[in-house]
Amino acid sequence: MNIGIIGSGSWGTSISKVLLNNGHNIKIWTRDEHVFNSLKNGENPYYLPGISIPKSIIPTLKLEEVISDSELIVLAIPAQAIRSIAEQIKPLYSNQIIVNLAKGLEISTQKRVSEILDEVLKINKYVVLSGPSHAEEVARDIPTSIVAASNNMELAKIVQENFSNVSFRVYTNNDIVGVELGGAIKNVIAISAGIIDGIGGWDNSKAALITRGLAEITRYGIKKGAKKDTFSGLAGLGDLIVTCTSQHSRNRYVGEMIGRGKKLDEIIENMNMVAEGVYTVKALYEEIKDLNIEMPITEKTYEVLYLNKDPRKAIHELMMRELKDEN
Ligand SMILES: NC(=O)C1=CN([C@@H]2O[C@H](COP(=O)(O)OP(=O)(O)OC[C@H]3O[C@@H](n4cnc5c(N)ncnc54)[C@H](OP(=O)(O)O)[C@@H]3O)[C@@H](O)[C@H]2O)C=CC1
Ligand SMILES: O=C(CO)COP(=O)(O)O
Repeated sequence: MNIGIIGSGSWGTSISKVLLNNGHNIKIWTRDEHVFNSLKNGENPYYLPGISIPKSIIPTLKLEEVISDSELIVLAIPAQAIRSIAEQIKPLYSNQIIVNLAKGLEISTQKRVSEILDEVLKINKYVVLSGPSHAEEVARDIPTSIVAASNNMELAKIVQENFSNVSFRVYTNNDIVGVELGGAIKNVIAISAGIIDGIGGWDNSKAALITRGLAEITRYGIKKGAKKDTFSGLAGLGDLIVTCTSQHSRNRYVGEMIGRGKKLDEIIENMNMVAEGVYTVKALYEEIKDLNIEMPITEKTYEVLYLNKDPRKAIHELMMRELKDEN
């Protein structure tokens, strides 16, 4: 297939390698001339240091080139950039399959990526690819399993067949809502898990956070129409585990730095990659109050990041909530 990748950060670059290895023709769009020149030289040191990028992956600075030449378009940009990219590709878009890699909710609308694309592009060929898949490991062909979810199982199967290989195994799923929400909200829980790492590296506390984090992701998801089972799969529990525990996780890192006493602005300023949970937690905070959904870890994470709450006080408050049944 001719495949166009929009976004040349760590995940866009890494998935380009997977797809090239699978025999596809790949063009990758970047808006940055330095990244463009690096890719031409067979590397992307800013986003994927130490990895060689085959020169047959063709970089371009022209968005129209990746759209007009492609049978399938991959979106590998942050969730907050989806609406503006969708507006830009609208005049060029001719109903190709769109595969979204972004994991986040739009701050101003609380919308998932598929809802934004539906609004802007009236898209009917949408697949979301999500699951435990750090770019740094995928780029090194480390065995990875992931989920392709769509309302149209034919499309999910096209993605499954074209993206899978011996080290990249794709399962299909028909629950877009669950897969998108699992990927978006685990980033918030990973920040809180990182906070625990930064404060003391406490195993008991982190295991509890992951478990109760999954409970609140599931609670929110079900209220939004997701299937409960999705959250015990790769896009739910699987991604939550990897993001809360990995040395590669950007979201866990933000939490760890907060736990060590650094300020959010300072942390973000010094990071070159996106930590989606920093934004998704904003989208969720107001909404969960309005919808009356119990998400205490999400609330406390917001309060620590944006209301200056001492992380130790937040942990104390979580521990001192009214005692209740686990289910
Ligand atoms: N990295 C990973 O391991 C994984 C990431 N994801 C998800 O994939 C998405 C992308 O992540 P990742 O590749 O890590 O992010 P990076 O921060 O590594 O790269 C982001 C890319 O998006 C571009 N970009 C940022 N803002 C805009 C904008 N407003 N308009 C157009 N392009 C923009 C950047 O361009 P520029 O360089 O010019 O700023 C860069 O090419 C996120 O939602 C993330 O959660 C999912 C699974 C794994
Ligand atoms: O989604 C991811 C892994 O599946 C990436 O997580 P981070 O953004 O926290 O690195």
